[in-house]
Amino acid sequence: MISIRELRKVYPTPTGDVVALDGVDIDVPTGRVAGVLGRSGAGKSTLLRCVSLLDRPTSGSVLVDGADLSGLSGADLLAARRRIGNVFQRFNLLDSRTVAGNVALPLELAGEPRSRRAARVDELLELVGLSDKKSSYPAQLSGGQQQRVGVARALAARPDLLLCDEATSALDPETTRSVLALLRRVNEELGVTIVLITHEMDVVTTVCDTAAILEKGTVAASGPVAELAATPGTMLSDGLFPQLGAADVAGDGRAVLDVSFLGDAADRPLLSEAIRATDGDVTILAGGVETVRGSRVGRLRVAVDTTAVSEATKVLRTGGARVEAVA
Ligand SMILES: Nc1ncnc2c1ncn2[C@@H]1O[C@H](COP(=O)(O)OP(=O)(O)OP(=O)(O)O)[C@@H](O)[C@H]1O
Repeated sequence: MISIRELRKVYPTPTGDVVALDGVDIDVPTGRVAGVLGRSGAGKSTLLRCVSLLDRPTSGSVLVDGADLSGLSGADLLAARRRIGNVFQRFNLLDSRTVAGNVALPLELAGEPRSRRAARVDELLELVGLSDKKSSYPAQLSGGQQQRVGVARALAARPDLLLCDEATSALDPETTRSVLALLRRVNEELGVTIVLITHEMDVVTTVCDTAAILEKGTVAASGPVAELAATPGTMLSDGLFPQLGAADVAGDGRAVLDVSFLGDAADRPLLSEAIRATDGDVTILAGGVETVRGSRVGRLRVAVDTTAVSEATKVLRTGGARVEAVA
């Protein structure tokens, strides 16, 4: 388990302090894929630099299985860094080295003998589907292939944790999907814990088990991805159901409710139950149902007669839905 606790990072600048992280708490269970989602300037890169031990937090801690990494220095710091692989947005491959040479680099730095390096490189290129590109140079590869080399290189020294910094932001949607599928396979087959920072909601809904939504250096919401998707007001839910934000909230004298449901609740005829129980009309103003990480998630905006609001709310909540009055 990676536990980020009360993490604060302040950059002193000539014009005053910039608080990039302001008390961030995130838990990433071992063996899971966790996303950190946020807009530009939210503090994602700063957070990743603190977790990858490339930068020191101003205060707070990064605990891995209970051990505090944020205070390490010297040989201990180097050893801890070797347990972490990094995948970058711009791939960061060495143009002068072949694909095999790039993947071998972390092994060379770790002092691995040449014979063992060659076998490990072959194994990694097989894993990422680039065995036939072993002798190619980065300039001869597509963006998606370069990122696969980036993933192979990050895995070379058998890290426990893979940190991905906007790993698919430079790729087209189809290539993004294939790189995300590769990361999922790495997680499932090798058991590597993955933390992925991104401004792209789709990346989180496609590949992450849990997510933290970062806003202005603080965690606005966190939890299992399907739960966040079903929570109105989170960047993930509002991004997934934009029609709710655009919907007219005027209920023509009737009450307007936002109803969200997840998993089993999504499979029940909740609206029929509400209509039967209240003997009133329920009008759908806007809504949608999506499948997120295997769970059905729905959000509806409905108008109900004011006299039926409390009974309808009770029935919907009893059925497992979340209900909020909008107007
Ligand atoms: N070295 C620095 N010195 C001063 N301020 C910094 C420094 N690095 C980051 N910041 C500030 O900290 C805040 C968070 O920046 P950060 O790069 O972590 O955000 P981000 O979410 O990764 O954004 P983006 O998606 O645009 O990369 C921003 O206000 C940024 O201007």
